[in-house]
Amino acid sequence: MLLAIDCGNTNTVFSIWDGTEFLCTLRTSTHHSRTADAYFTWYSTLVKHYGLDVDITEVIISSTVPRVVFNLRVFADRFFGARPIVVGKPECLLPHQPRVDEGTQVGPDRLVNSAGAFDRHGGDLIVVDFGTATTFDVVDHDGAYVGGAIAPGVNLSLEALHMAAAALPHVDIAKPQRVVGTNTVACMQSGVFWGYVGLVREICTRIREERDRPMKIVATGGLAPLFQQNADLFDAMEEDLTMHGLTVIHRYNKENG
Ligand SMILES: Nc1ncnc2c1ncn2[C@@H]1O[C@H](COP(=O)(O)OP(=O)(O)O)[C@@H](O)[C@H]1O
Ligand SMILES: CC(C)(COP(=O)(O)O)[C@@H](O)C(=O)NCCC(=O)O
Ligand SMILES: [K+]
Repeated sequence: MLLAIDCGNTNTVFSIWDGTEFLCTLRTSTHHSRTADAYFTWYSTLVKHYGLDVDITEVIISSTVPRVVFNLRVFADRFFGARPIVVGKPECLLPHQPRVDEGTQVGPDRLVNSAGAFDRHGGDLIVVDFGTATTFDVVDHDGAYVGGAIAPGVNLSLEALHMAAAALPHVDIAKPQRVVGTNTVACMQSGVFWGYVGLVREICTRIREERDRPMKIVATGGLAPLFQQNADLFDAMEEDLTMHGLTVIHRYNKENG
């Protein structure tokens, strides 16, 4: 069985793939100091809790945090005897080569999202990932990642207000009832929530104009469900898109490696 690991700047997600479906999805915060033994203690406790009897033979990793990869490699080797495929490393094959400026590093999560979304929807896509940062990944007609946009994440924006302004508290994001807030928290939520709705709409509109063709918009990431309530922003919302992309890349490496 395959263990797929998606490590973002905020959260690390493990999913077990039996070749047909995900048996479970486990989530922890991302910390570069977490050791291989600590990963295993956490992982094995939860797998036992869910009553799963799984035999992991293969591991694939995508990480936007380079420092965590070392301990995840040790984890895979020590507990499963597996040599992981790490997306973005030269030995990891991609179904479609990105077309970007020479020498630039594309976030592995963006390559994985592109592969997952192309597999499900075909080409001409915009993938919006509401993670620590909000990323827009443009997938060409043939499945290649060809660039996009990076905006500060929703929680990051709220946190920046709190950090920079003495009178602004720590606030959790929520969809405000009204645009005109009548207290500080409501004003901050309005600014960030509705500001984000505008940001997503404007960037997607301009991408479509620039490329001069219809493009389907697929959303994913921790905060995507919050914005899906806002109806017409996306064509699809898929919480498992990154995990699906990892299985696509893993299969491609098995078949072509
Ligand atoms: N269910 C949720 N409700 C509210 N906030 C969430 C939820 N899941 C994730 N978040 C927040 O959304 C942001 C993005 O999360 P995530 O997609 O896991 O980020 P990353 O992939 O960059 O680690 C984080 O700030 C996280 O705290
Ligand atoms: C933009 C990101 C920080 C998003 O990461 P995340 O929010 O998933 O933690 C990540 O994709 C990254 O580090 N990218 C490198 C630069 C690029 O993709 O062009
Ligand atoms: K992500």
